[in-house]
Amino acid sequence: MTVLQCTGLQAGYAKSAPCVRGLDLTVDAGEILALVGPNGAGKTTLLSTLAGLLPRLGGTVAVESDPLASGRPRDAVRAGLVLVPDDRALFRRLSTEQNLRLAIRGRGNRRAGVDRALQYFPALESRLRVAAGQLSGGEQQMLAIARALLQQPKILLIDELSMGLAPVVVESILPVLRQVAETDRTAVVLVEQHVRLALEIADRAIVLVHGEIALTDTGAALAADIGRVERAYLGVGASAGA
Ligand SMILES: Nc1ncnc2c1ncn2[C@@H]1O[C@H](COP(=O)(O)OP(=O)(O)OP(=O)(O)O)[C@@H](O)[C@H]1O
Repeated sequence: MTVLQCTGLQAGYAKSAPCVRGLDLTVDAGEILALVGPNGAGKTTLLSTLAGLLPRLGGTVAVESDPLASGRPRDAVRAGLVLVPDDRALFRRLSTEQNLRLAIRGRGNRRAGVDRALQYFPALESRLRVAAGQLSGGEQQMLAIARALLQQPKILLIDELSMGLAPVVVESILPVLRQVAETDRTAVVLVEQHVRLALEIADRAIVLVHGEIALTDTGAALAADIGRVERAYLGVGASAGA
């Protein structure tokens, strides 16, 4: 089932020079989609626009066929689009537990919510009373993802999943994403600089170059022929696949 559909999406900072140009995209429930591409390709701009933080320059976005208004972050969250931004956007002076409780506000029992977050990321249990700003980079990313998951997203958008994190930390986060995709049927769209890592976890990947889809195929197919991805990055000889 399609949960997210974009048609002719134009995004960016000036109508005369969109960074994302006429993007058509669908994402299914339970699917993990990786967005990769060179610096400046428009990946962050795309996620910010989907999350309503940037107004669209054109095109449509729909969640489960319901059209989403442009530039309305609260509407986006209500519709089920939740972003983990690259700066994690935590309340740095509040404790881990307070950050979690804020995410649960209005969504049921707070203690149960904190417990659910700890099931995703048991490493946070001993850090509940620590200010978010004092957590390690990995713990901050876990907290940011846990907080997003407590908002019960239909589509979880994660910008720069592994940025600044040790591989062992990333390896502890990936199974959680797989679990929410498989068990809760949450769609996960992640922007990732580390291409091999992205292809390892993604059902499908898109190489975005100059705001357009230069290549798309299953993660497995692209991982098996990384040269296709490299050529797409360089803008040579790439053709859109399955
Ligand atoms: N606030 C802004 N105002 C104007 N232009 C911007 C702004 N933020 C980004 N851009 C420009 O928009 C284009 C797309 O940037 P974006 O950050 O979306 O790319 P990206 O694919 O996420 O790259 P990176 O991996 O470097 O973050 C770039 O040319 C960038 O310089």
